[in-house]
Amino acid sequence: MHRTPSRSHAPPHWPPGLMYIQSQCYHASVPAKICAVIRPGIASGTLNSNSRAPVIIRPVTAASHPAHGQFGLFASKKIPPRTHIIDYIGEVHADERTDSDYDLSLYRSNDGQVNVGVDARTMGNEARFVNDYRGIRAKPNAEFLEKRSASGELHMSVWSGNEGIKKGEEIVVSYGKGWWRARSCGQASGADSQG
Ligand SMILES: C[S@@+](CC[C@H](N)C(=O)[O-])C[C@H]1O[C@@H](n2cnc3c(N)ncnc32)[C@H](O)[C@@H]1O
Repeated sequence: MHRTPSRSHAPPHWPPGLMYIQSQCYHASVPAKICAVIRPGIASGTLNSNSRAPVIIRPVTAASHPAHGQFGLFASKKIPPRTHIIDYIGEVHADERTDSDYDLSLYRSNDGQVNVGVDARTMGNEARFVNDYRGIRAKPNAEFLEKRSASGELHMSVWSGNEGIKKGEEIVVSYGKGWWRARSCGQASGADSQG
């Protein structure tokens, strides 16, 4: 069930103690039949196409920024509209991760019994640093979209919006009102792409 994550050289500003991975790692809580749906016939260690993602991790230094003191994800070159930027890589899991702020919903079984997320709290790639647009820009310039990669594996990915993104601009999405609502009453839940 476990797949050894492919590690490689971490990018600048990657925090110490956090594992940098370039392909999804599967936790033992994901049932085999669900694994087969998420990654049908994918060989162990298959790399995805993030190796040249047009992004850079930067510390947020502006005191007016709501994530001041943390990091954000920025465009390292001009990104055209409606373009795949980077897959959100992390640990694919089916157990509860209510305490993670890096956990996205990835897949729900037809009978609603199994909820699969991708959690980048302890291992992930640059995409884990994408901030929510609130307090940063009037609206998001990117969004999370669930797509299958060329290898057939299901991923949550970051895509640019209708206006594209200028070089140097912060890439921001909407985590969804539900994500913020859950945190304002002290309960965490997976981010979605609504609102
Ligand atoms: C997925 S992480 C984003 C990366 C994070 N800034 C970091 O350096 O690890 C989500 C966390 O970033 C912060 N964050 C992201 N967008 C924010 C916003 N618009 N306002 C305030 N905090 C934000 C919150 O602390 C949130 O729990």
